[in-house]
Amino acid sequence: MKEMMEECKFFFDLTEEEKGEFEGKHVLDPIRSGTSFNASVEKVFCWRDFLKVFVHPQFRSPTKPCGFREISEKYCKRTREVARELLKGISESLGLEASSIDKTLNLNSGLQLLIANLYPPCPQPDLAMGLPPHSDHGLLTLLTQNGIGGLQLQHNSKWVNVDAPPNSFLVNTGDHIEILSNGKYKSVVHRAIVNSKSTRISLAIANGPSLDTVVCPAQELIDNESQAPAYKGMKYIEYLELQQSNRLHIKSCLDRVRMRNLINI
Ligand SMILES: O=C(O)CCC(=O)C(=O)O
Ligand SMILES: [Fe+2]
Repeated sequence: MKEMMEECKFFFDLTEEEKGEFEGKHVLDPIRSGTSFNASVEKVFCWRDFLKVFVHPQFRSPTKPCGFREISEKYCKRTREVARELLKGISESLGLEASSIDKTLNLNSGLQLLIANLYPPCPQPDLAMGLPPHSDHGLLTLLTQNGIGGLQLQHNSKWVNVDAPPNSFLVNTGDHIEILSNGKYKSVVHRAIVNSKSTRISLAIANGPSLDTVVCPAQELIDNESQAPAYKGMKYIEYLELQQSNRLHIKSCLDRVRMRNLINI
């Protein structure tokens, strides 16, 4: 974990020219580095630089810094195992077989993304945002940070600071767990604030279904509990494209697949 965080720091320390090599434009570019979230649709930019790398089903890595490939390959493999174990527990907690989510969402070829975020000190932190309120796509995101706080979770309409112990993972539930569980699990709304003193680095490993999987509420949950599906099915790849082509805003993407309540007339 420590080595991975160091490699992320080394990446952000590269010259603009070196990082420019990875300046991808499209959500499906396997290696993408840039500023804010989606500068082409935002009026106000986030106080953030990022690196996003597709690390599964095909492993990719920037060529610099030189240790990045080896360390990130190990780190991503192990975190993927942790996520898959946790998803077995979540399957069981929903009354499904332990392997149900793994099988239904084709996790053998599931998408895993490494997202490193850099939030430099900001002279006016009250006027800026590192990342605006949002929920993550995918199933589970494993988050770590370089010892500097800044992550907040929305709980009962209030923002709660996350004081994560050193060397710990914070596990965030993503939109596709909410969809699959037909709303039994909710994806967590979170944001990153900035500070005027220290550089913050966070590392998010997002674990999702395979890109061509259509994610919809699990059939067993609908059958067993005679519950109407609360979300429409959508291919994971289409969901990613939808989220990336818009401004990052709370659960605006999930709202696009949510069934509207039918009003009896
Ligand atoms: O910086 C953080 O703690 C949050 C990062 C995050 O939410 C993300 O990368 O999706
Ligand atoms: Fe996030």
